[in-house]
Amino acid sequence: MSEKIAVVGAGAFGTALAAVIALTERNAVTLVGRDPELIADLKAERLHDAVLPGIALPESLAFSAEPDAIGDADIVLFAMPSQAQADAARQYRPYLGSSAIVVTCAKGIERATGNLLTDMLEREIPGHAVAALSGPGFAADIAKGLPTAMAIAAADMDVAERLAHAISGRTFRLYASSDRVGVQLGGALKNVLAIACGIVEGAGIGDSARAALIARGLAEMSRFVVAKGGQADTVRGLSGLGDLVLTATSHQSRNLRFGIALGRGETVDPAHGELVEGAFAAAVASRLAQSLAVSMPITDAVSAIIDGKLGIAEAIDQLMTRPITTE
Ligand SMILES: NC(=O)C1=CN([C@@H]2O[C@H](COP(=O)(O)OP(=O)(O)OC[C@H]3O[C@@H](n4cnc5c(N)ncnc54)[C@H](OP(=O)(O)O)[C@@H]3O)[C@@H](O)[C@H]2O)C=CC1
Ligand SMILES: O=C(CO)COP(=O)(O)O
Repeated sequence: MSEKIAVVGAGAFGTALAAVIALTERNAVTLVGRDPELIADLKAERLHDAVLPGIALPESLAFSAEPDAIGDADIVLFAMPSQAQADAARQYRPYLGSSAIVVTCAKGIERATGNLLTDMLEREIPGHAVAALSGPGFAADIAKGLPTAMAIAAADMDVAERLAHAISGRTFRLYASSDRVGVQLGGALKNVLAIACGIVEGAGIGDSARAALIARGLAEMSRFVVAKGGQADTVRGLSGLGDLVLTATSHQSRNLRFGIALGRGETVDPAHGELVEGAFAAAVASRLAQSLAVSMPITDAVSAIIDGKLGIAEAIDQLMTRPITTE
């Protein structure tokens, strides 16, 4: 079945997704950006060197800077940062076709409300099916056509399966899920844990400590997902374990690099410069965990370090001197 697909947000991930979906050739794909000059350049050059240097974009991919370009899309992917998704929803809502499925591709939690992005989208765009795409895959790898697999979750499994079939291609494979909570929280929380792993690397604390953070981080992610109504199995899948392993170990990860800078004692402001989703998710996840009485010591420590309330040595000491318990 061929679908009309619009990807909104012409950054690294939006451009990579639009490119890889356009390569399937059965779909008509449009990348919609808000900067007319950038969109004109992309159309002319078929390159987005600022975010995907040297990667040619397919001839079959269409571009538009007009919000009404999403009007006839069956599927609309929102690929802007998590804290910009509510604004974008309000901006694009008037142009959505009445049966369009909306997919959030961001990895985060709405800071102001603590809502999952799918809950926020249901609030801002009522009456549309809302799904979430998350999992391990750097934009550059996806756009280069390297093999990548992610999860796509919708409340209705039929919708998730339709999306998985529509979007998957020879190099980009989606697994359908009905666990929107687990898939989204996996993506949001792995960023926080990647910052923790970066801190360990930057401060020279050792690879053994990184492995401990990955395993214990996964345990706290599981507790949180289950408390929020998601499934522990999802956490062991692509969007939890898969993405955590990727971003906790690859220097391609902005969250890991941010953590490394913190670990080296550098001053970095996450509100400026490249996007570091985990720096926004840490505080809101820590706050939500407290309200749910879920223990998330690593997330709490990352949040406190970013806020300048805790030193790295102190954080390690706190984590290592917690009461001895079972695994
Ligand atoms: N990069 C990656 O490898 C991956 C990223 N993701 C997730 O995708 C999301 C986006 O990340 P990424 O693409 O890397 O970020 P980028 O910083 O590369 O791009 C963000 C894009 O969003 C656009 N944007 C910002 N606000 C709005 C808005 N209100 N309306 C429309 N467009 C807007 C920006 O436009 P402008 O330039 O005009 O500001 C920019 O083009 C994040 O949540 C990230 O975690 C997920 C998997 C992989
Ligand atoms: O989520 C990602 C890959 O799956 C991208 O990670 P960063 O945002 O840390 O670069």
